[in-house]
Amino acid sequence: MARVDPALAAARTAVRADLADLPPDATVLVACSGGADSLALAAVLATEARRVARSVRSRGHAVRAGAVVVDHGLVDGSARVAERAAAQCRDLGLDPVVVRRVAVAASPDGPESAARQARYAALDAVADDLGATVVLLGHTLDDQAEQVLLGLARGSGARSLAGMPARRGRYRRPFLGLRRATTEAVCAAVGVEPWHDPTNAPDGGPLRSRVRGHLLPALADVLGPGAVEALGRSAAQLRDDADLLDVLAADLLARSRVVDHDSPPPGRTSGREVVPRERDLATGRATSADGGADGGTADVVLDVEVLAAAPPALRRRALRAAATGVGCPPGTTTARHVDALDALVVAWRGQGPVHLPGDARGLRACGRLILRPSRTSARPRPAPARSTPVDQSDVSGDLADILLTEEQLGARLDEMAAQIDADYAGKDLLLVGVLKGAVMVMADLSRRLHHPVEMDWMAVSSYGSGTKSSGVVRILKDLDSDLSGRNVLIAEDIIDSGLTLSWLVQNLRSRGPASVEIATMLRKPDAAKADVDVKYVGFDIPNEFVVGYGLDYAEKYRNLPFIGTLAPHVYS
Ligand SMILES: O=P(O)(O)OC[C@H]1O[C@H](OP(=O)(O)OP(=O)(O)O)[C@H](O)[C@@H]1O
Ligand SMILES: Nc1nc2[nH]cnc2c(=O)[nH]1
Repeated sequence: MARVDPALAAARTAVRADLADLPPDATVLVACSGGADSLALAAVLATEARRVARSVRSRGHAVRAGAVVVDHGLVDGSARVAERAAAQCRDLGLDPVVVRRVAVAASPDGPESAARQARYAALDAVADDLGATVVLLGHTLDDQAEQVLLGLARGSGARSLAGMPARRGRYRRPFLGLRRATTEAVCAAVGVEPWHDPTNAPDGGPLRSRVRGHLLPALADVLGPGAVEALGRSAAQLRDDADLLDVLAADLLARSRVVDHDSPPPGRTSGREVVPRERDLATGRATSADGGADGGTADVVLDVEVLAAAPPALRRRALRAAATGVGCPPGTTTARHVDALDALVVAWRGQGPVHLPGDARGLRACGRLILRPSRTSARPRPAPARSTPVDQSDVSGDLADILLTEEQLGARLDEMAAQIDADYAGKDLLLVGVLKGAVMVMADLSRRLHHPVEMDWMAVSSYGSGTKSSGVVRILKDLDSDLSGRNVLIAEDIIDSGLTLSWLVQNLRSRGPASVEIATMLRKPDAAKADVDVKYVGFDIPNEFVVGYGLDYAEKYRNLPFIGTLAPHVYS
């Protein structure tokens, strides 16, 4: 009898066990990049589906097995790689096989995170379209070990060190107990040639690739060959611990929650504590002490005594969950935020509000910890619908319409300045204005900051007198300041193709600053040609040539107090 390859046998056993609970008519998809892990998974899924289909005693798991290939479009030739992977899946007998091209938007969390988000959105959409109950992912024990090491290097807690779960929702990872060498052996055994992603090269690639290429082999050298398995076991144990702690923390959060928080608890008032919110008598809705209205989500109000009596491991988890509950985007509440919230509970000395991601805040008042959602979103706004007729000046005939009024620009600058004040509290800050367009933003933004700042100017140009970037950036005037060790915030009017700013950020970073960030009034996501990480964006606008508020066409229109689009007859 022919001997089954041991790698193939192990892979089949893993997939069979993972699918055993599915009803016979379930549709299972494999997410396939064409790399060894997912290609091996595709091959084994196809074999398993055939085996079940052949079996007259077919019971228990899926026979409809397909594949999804996501083309992230991030590197040249990605469409070819995706089509090759899809063809391999079809040759293996999977059906249907769907290729989805996604647009990876710029994200403040970096390109890997943006690609991940786009990938899962595409996988979900295809799974919904095809009615698939399960999507299989090819992550292996080596991926898990890398995940744990990356978490350790970030100083993460148990939840993060627990790595990837074997199952979450419709996603399953049958190979999480197998080594990467096994998936490579499976590909060899079934005769499929995996694609080797050049961005995974151990040197110079993303951090994960360097961990894979250098750190894991070094660990195995020093600690012995079982290091990867040991990291996987730690992850599994920490997952159990984290699951239990999350349940207990949810209970603590529920117990500490104050439902009606209008009146302080008896005998607990302090002159130093912030005045609690009052109710808007007309609507019955709560309003902030400073008069603003909620952004649609309610405060989370917690009893400080209940929280303080709880063990730190539960209290810190409860605080993190409460922050997520008021709109802090998942994964953005850092240990530093939790420390500051925790200090409001256990180290109270009258300190001010804690600024949280998503423009939420935590503050203490009358024995309560109040987590307050953003009244105004910190995220860039899509430009509002335009309706204002143009009748403001003698250039009105040159303008098609007004995109953003003076009032809208001012209101958004208020929000951006508040966020910048919070983010740079206690730090030195050098504002760098990019001449000429950023003159208005620089002047109006800096005057709204409470933070002491220095200002410097640089003049660069890539547009000349046209409406398209030449792509060649020239320094017309350099900075006067030395940037060594400084926190630099570039103030800009617009990021269009991103060519100017990606060049400028690189140029300023080479001068040894502590940090370089960007605040821009406008950004055109549909025009992006270069990836630029932008921390503060006023408005995301459509891909049209705009003028006003510092922006010119052939040096005209800069002094308009609003932003409008130019009528095509002016430049055509
Ligand atoms: O994202 P990009 O496509 O590179 O475009 C953005 C650049 O274009 C504008 O400057 P411009 O070159 O028009 O000079 P100016 O500021 O003097 O008007 C703007 O101030 C940015 O610096
Ligand atoms: N005036 C103007 N300058 C730009 N520079 C880059 N994009 C634009 C734009 O839309 N308008």
